[in-house]
Amino acid sequence: MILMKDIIREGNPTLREVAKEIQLPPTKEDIDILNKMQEFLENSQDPQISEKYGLRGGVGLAAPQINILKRMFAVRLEDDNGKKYQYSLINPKIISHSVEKSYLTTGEGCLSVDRTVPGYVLRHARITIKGYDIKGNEIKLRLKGLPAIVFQHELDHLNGIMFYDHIDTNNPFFVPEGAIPIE
Ligand SMILES: OCN(O)CCCc1ccccc1
Ligand code: NI
Repeated sequence: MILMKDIIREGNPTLREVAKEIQLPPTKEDIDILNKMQEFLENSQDPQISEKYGLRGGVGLAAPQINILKRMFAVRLEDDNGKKYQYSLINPKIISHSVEKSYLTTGEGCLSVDRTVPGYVLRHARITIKGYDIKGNEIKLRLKGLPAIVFQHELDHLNGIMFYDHIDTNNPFFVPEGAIPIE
């Protein structure tokens, strides 16, 4: 199982690399990696298991965070309508997005960042993302709200981008006209 020791932290140059697309259909090894990433998210969200193994709760994990420079990430979350999102995405691409921005009013964190970085992370409010599942089938998702934020955070990791790269250091809590706050 993936433990916190397997998650690389800021300062590790891998976090600033651009990950590579993988060949489809995914190999058994790629599928195993994605399943282990999903298992980590599930464990990190389980009160007993996370306590027992000292896991930080996570709603997403990108392969570069476990030092694997492949374009794949796992997401496991529930939106505020109780809709569940559990996806392991391969070679994801945003194929369209809103002009409108949104942001988490709590700011963002990252399993690879052992500190709090205050400030709003402005992201596309709505995205259409395309990728492949572990069977090699194409998936197309239209996302808004928290899911849209989380998928963009994970996709950033595949391009060597950290959430705080988006924070305006001169005015971290600046909110542009029309940006949608997500509580
Ligand atoms: O890369 C995933 N990871 O660092 C876990 C945190 C995920 C996450 C946290 C806040 C907003 C969006 C995504
Ligand atoms: Ni992260």
